[in-house]
Amino acid sequence: MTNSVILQGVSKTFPGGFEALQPINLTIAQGSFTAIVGASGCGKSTLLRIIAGLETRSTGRILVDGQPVTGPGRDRTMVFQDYSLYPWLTVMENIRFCRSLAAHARDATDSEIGDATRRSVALLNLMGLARVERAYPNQLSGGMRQRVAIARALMAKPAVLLMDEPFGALDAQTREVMHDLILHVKSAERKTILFVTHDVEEAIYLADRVVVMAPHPGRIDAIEDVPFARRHRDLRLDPAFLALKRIITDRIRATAGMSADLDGMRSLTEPATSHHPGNQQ
Ligand SMILES: Nc1ncnc2c1ncn2[C@@H]1O[C@H](COP(=O)(O)OP(=O)(O)OP(=O)(O)O)[C@@H](O)[C@H]1O
Repeated sequence: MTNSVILQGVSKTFPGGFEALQPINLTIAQGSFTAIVGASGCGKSTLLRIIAGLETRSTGRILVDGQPVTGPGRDRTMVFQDYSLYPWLTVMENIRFCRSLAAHARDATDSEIGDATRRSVALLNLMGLARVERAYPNQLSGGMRQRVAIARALMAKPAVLLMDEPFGALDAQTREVMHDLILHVKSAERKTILFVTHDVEEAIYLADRVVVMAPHPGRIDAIEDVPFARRHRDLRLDPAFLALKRIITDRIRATAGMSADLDGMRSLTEPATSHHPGNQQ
């Protein structure tokens, strides 16, 4: 399998000497879905921003499709939690915004403009946005706004889609719809996806591989392969799914210094004479 993203010794120390990331080595296969989870402050967003070229790294190098990353580029686009749409533009205009700027800046040919139009219409349909093409962001639900943000990120045909807690602000039901949509997008567009989330269940449902990071300083603690061939609603209740969720959750708690075993806490908070089904008198 071809590798899409290669991180070699990528570290980050912020000005002032705060070591946010110890050297990270990670290889991500083309067309794969990698989720990054970990306790708050372990450097998930910093790592994603460095890959996007939005943050400088202190050491190491990054290759995307064999090319060194030296800054932001159209081969990597990012989707954030807060949609970041332009409120004065319609859905279609938001999707086409960067392309329109680029076309304007270098006098695009009719054929390039035609390609961009076809692409934006295809994305509008892929993301289920055709009905709201002329709506403005404030007329849309959070889920619909995030569909627009994803369509906009896909417009440039990036090799890698970077997603930082993209569904973090959505309600549980909308998140589930978005999960299936993003998996559909991944196979339709054959994208490599890197996805940061706090939600272990979301990570396992979406990803082929879950990278577990640890804090103080940020580093990779473990990498878990996700063995499920097919995603479906009941997968989240599958014993193997729940067992993997438990393994990852326990690791995150352990790296954050939280006990995975709550029994000790219960014994402190429950009254000594608490009732249990078998001992009622
Ligand atoms: N510009 C900055 N200057 C100094 N420290 C920073 C800066 N940006 C982030 N940090 C610190 O680096 C560490 C990693 O931050 P980061 O946001 O990457 O963590 P995270 O794992 O994404 O956290 P969360 O899950 O809470 O979003 C944190 O301790 C944070 O305070």
